[in-house]
Amino acid sequence: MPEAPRIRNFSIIAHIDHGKSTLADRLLEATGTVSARQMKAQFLDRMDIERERGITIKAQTVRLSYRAADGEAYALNLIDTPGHVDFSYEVSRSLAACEGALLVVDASQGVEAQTLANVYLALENDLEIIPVLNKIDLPSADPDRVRREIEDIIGLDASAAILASAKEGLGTEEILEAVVRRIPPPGGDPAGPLRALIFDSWFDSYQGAVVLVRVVDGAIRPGDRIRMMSTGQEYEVSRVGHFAPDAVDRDVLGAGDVGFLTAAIKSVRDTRVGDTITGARRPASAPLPGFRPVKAMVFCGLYPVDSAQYDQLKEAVEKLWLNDPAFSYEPETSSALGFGFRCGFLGLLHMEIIQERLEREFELSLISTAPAVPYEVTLADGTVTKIHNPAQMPPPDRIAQVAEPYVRAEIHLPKEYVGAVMRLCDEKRGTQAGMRYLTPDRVLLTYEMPFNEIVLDFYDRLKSASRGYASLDYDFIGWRPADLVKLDILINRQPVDALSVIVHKEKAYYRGRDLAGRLRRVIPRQLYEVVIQAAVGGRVIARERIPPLRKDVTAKCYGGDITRKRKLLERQKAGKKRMKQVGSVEIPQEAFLSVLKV
Ligand SMILES: Nc1nc2c(ncn2[C@@H]2O[C@H](COP(=O)(O)OP(=O)(O)OP(=O)(O)O)[C@@H](O)[C@H]2O)c(=O)[nH]1
Repeated sequence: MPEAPRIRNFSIIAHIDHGKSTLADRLLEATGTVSARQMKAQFLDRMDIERERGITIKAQTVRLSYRAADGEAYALNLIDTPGHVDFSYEVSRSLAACEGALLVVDASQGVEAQTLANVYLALENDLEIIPVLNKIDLPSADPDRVRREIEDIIGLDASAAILASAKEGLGTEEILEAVVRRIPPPGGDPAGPLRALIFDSWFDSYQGAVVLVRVVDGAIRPGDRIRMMSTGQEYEVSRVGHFAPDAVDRDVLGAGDVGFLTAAIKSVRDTRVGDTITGARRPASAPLPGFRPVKAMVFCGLYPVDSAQYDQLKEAVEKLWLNDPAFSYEPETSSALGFGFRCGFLGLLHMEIIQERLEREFELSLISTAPAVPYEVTLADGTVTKIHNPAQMPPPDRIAQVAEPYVRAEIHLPKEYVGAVMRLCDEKRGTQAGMRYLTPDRVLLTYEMPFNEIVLDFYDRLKSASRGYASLDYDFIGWRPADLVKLDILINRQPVDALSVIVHKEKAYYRGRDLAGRLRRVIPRQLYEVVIQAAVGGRVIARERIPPLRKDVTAKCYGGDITRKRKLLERQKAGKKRMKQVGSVEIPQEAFLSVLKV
């Protein structure tokens, strides 16, 4: 007998800070999966970095055992999803593993663009959606307004929305009953050839990759030979089981079930999210739909501050690469920064997370160059190449065309900020593709714009243009030709490759002047005069000068207290940590990132 009928697979969709993790904690407590005493705040956010940032990066799945009001015992698999636009592919695969979702909306805030994007993903996957209005304990909660918003904006019937306060534990029981009654049991063919969807995986140093799967057809048992359908690689299953929240071993994972498997898989790269696992002896004829290899869209150079740390950095990026299929790297040499790596990321948040891990877990001190998008360059002879580093841009006379990645951006905002945000989008080379009043007060703006502008500073600018009320979501829509040029920076007449940027021709003059001015402010005075120049195709378009340092910094301490002098020198040394000697000039980390501020 398959155990499928009593299983419910669901996830929680919520905008950042609307209370997803807090609600998950309450569900774990209410089902006795974790006692209140064991409960570390926000159990599902496993990594340190996540907890500090308060966002869920890595999906984690938990099985809740629940005795429902109908007297039956249910296994409720709660699949946690990442909550940031960088990770929307992972979200879509996690949702593909479910039959239903709780849509958690902060009753004092309302529906946000990011919530919408994930709701659409859920609807595409035919999930049953149960609206939950959270934070009703807040005096500013307005459940009626938010209910209307859910109906008007998303088109979901919200009359049966559950009122909840995850903080105070209100509505938890009602949510569990709704999961059992409203979310359909999983389908699938228990006797068919194995097909299991990979929706998450991570590395364990003892067991190799731990893979989270949703079994669609067939079953998986320890000892089975399995095959990854995208690569054809085969493994023998060592363990299967589920998390509750610690690992519980099982004899079998059957059709409809969600759980983990291990199979001495050496790296997480071999377990691609969205791939289908099948049986090696009786393989399925076709994989499950929706697999898409992930593509890095933001690149930056990472260099050790102390070149003696190069080998350590190499080891660290190799380790991270094995664990994160979305992260890529290749060795890179910069005449300014020496030996390092050009690394690729899904987006800016992904980049920050990796940099932070390199510095924290591997105790490295790094200089990073400004993040840049890839460009597609067609040379005069017709060959097409992708470049991931502005310094690789061929000279203008060899280029026929440069194309840059475009996104469709959806911006959701109160109507009073529409004017300011439209001006911002125009400035960012956006073309308006739509504008819709979702309610008399809320507007959805759609723009097509260069991804480069988003990487630059769009998000911060959007937040300030809308006093924090606008939210952003985007999708890649392809490559479009543009009039782009390389802006070079020369310091004491030496080009510093790591400071090169690709900019729109019309903005080159302004950006060049701005960047040179910014560098003058962040590069400390040195013993010599420092001249900063910005140039396009060899023509200097801006020039700044840093006068030489005249006084000894410790001079004013002479005759005074020796410890004060030592302190001053110590402080100078600490300040040097993030400096890189380029020619005769010391350049601080900030300089490399100043390109990002416009
Ligand atoms: N007043 C009130 N605050 C709540 C409630 N639920 C959550 N919060 C608070 O809202 C904040 C965000 O809650 P989280 O559970 O971390 O939100 P989240 O949606 O998981 O956020 P991400 O992990 O960033 O996606 C925290 O400070 C919670 O304490 C609630 O019902 N009432």
